[in-house]
Amino acid sequence: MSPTLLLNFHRFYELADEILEISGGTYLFKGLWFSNMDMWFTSDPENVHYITTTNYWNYPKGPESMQVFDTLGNSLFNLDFEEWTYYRGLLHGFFSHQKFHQFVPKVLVDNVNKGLVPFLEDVAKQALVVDLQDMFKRHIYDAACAIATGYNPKTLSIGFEENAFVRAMDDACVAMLTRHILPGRCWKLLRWLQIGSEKRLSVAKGTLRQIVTNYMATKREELSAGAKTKEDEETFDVLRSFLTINDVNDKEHPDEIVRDSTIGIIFAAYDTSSATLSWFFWLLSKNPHVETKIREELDSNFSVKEGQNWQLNSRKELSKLVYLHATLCETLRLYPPVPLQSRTPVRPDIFPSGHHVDPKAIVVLSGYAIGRMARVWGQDCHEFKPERWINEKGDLKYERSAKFFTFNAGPRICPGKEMAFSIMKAAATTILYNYHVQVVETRPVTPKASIILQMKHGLRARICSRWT
Ligand code: HEM
Repeated sequence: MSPTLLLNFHRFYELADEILEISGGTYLFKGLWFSNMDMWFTSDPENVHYITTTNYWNYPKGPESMQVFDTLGNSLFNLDFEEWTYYRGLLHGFFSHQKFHQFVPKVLVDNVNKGLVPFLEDVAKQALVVDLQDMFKRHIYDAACAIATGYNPKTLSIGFEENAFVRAMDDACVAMLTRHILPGRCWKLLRWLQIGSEKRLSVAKGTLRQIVTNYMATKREELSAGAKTKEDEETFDVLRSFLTINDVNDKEHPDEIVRDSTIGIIFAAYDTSSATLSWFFWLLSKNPHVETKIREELDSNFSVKEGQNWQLNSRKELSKLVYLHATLCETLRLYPPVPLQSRTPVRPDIFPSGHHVDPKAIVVLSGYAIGRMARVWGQDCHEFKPERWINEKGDLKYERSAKFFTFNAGPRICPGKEMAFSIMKAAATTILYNYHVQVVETRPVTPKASIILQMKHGLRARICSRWT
């Protein structure tokens, strides 16, 4: 990695964005002479489309990525070629199963009404200041865990007790970004010596694996005992599917695949959606007119008696909320939870921008920079304007995924996009309809140096009921 980026580790994404804007969207960061680590950064949508879609097979994640992201082990994130095709198909099968379509909305509704709402009521009654980022992490972790394993750990409580999974994943995300930036030899030496972020990563990996291994053991016991209740019969979580549906050779899936896939799903769902909700509420605090417009939309869509709380009943009722959807898209454009993605070219190639790529270099696609480029989004690209997502007819405007790159593009596009919008809308609607959120900024709100774009110091806020 170049010395400039190394020295600016704390503002890694902003610096990469500035350099890409000046250089026209594609730039070669030369690695230190001993590091063998040249990196092509690009935020040019034509290159992004080419890499992720047109010439997709030349740009796998590669073996280096598997090493850097070893916390996610054999989950879909790290697989390539045939193995990826097989497990992507399997996940698609789970996600499109009729029972899964019934199970997920039930999880979402329960988690909001039995988890988030009682928590917010307590916070409002006690006039507490809470960290919204921590609150969203716990709330969405509970939902993600229920979807992935069938068990809701109910980690959202006023006491904010230690959440081992979330803590371990936070440590792992910081260490994984450090691995991107340090030459391979350096972080491998740190790993061997078991110091710094590498030491924390080893502990984190062990914790995550242990938590999910325990869920697997419990699930196996339950499955062998057979369904006891109607609820058991209706449950269709990812872990259950893995343990009950055999592979193409009619064999059980290897334990590591089941374990890592489960960790991968929880991570994919909770860290991304909770980061988005935190940025969303921070942006609303800076743009109160947007909050007013969302409230107007909620008022005109939901008929609730004056002075009473609105309660989420189904996922369907959220689909009418065009302006809320646009505001979430605008948040995701400016603060994509996965700001960078990397690929390793198999053969030498030439990008549509004319740059020659060597297989020795890593290709980095910067969703953070794409969302902030004037040549892509216009001169007002740094402004927070949900209206840019709505067309003249008042419908949502479609943007191609190489331009709105937040969910990736091409065959590896995020399979949880729809679910993510439902999770985020359910929480945002419940909060905005029933409560006032007053952000209390005691420290500057800046991104943390991590592979997920979280807030470095969290987001403290006071929450009051709108009706009392
Ligand atoms: C705001 C929320 C979300 C965002 C912005 C997001 C974004 C992304 C991105 C950028 C990738 C590609 C990452 C890479 O290849 O390096 C990805 C992959 C993935 N996402 Fe999401 N995601 C979100 C929510 C979810 C949810 C709720 C789920 C499912 C429960 C999910 C499941 C996955 C999976 C399984 C992959 C791996 C796909 C593959 O490699 O084929 N995501 N997501």
